[in-house]
Amino acid sequence: MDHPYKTLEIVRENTSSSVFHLILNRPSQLNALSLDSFAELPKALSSLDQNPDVSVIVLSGAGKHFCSGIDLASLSSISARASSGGDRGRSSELLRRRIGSMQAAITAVERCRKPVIAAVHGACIGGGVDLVTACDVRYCSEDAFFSVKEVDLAIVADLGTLQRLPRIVGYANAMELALTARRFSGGEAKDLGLVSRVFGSKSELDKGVTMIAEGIAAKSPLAVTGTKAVLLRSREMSVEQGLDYVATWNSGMLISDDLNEAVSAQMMKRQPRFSKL
Ligand SMILES: CC/C=C\C=C\CC(=O)SCCNC(=O)CCNC(=O)[C@H](O)C(C)(C)COP(=O)(O)OP(=O)(O)OC[C@H]1O[C@@H](n2cnc3c(N)ncnc32)[C@H](O)[C@@H]1OP(=O)(O)O
Repeated sequence: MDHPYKTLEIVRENTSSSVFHLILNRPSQLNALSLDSFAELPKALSSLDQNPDVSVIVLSGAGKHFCSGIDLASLSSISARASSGGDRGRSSELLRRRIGSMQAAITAVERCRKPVIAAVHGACIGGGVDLVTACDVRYCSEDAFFSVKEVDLAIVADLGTLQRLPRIVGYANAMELALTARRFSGGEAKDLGLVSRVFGSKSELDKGVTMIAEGIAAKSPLAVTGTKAVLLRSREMSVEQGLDYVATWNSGMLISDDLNEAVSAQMMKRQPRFSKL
């Protein structure tokens, strides 16, 4: 099989499964996010989104750690290019566009209609936190540790952590983590609500998350993608606006083959079978 990506690998759980693994695959750089990673992430997510065989995506990292943040060499090259002389306004505008496209690479996780579940082991630092906070659900193993590291590199985190983390762990916790850049454990991440569950080891994490993903993959794809879309959109809405939005959504998509199939399966005490999306 072709491997179209330099920094990522896509692996199907098995030939009859609709769970696909998107793996950060630069283990000798601890899956640091390079310029190639930022270019490849949206392409990979878009291809998974458009592939009808895919229902759920599990995001993980190859090797010792999930992700050591932005590749420090890429960071230096970005900052060198931005300060390499010429017109300051134009350099700044170029840097703004570069940051915008890196932000879009992370936001591609949210833009993917299918649920993306993060399975974190080892380090999840800086850009790694940007990435997992854009995921729909997060799990980790006991050896996992996290750090919103940017202030230590004299950076205001700019790829989504400052916007998404407060919505997950609350404003005060996000502020404390981002200002101190301190490491926190998987256990603390669970207490904060950043991860839903801590597994005893990386192999238990892989097994457990795959089982959860298979469970979601067995449900109505219309209901699953609709739930992701409505929850994400509701973040920016009042309860009243959110209710209005979901009423419109369901008026378009509630009456489906999936509804009939789910109701018959429930009544006949059998597993439902849904067609692909
Ligand atoms: C426009 C700006 C946009 C985005 C900005 C994002 C900001 C961030 O992401 S801030 C966070 C940046 N990352 C870091 O500061 C992490 C640095 N790394 C570490 O702290 C540690 O490596 C570790 C992740 C805690 C793991 O420690 P350990 O298991 O002991 O491994 P090491 O021996 O330290 O590292 C092995 C090997 O990997 C290289 N490496 C580690 N991190 C990076 C990285 N982020 N970029 C590039 N390379 C990295 C490290 O240098 C080692 O290389 P050798 O060649 O083997 O020495």
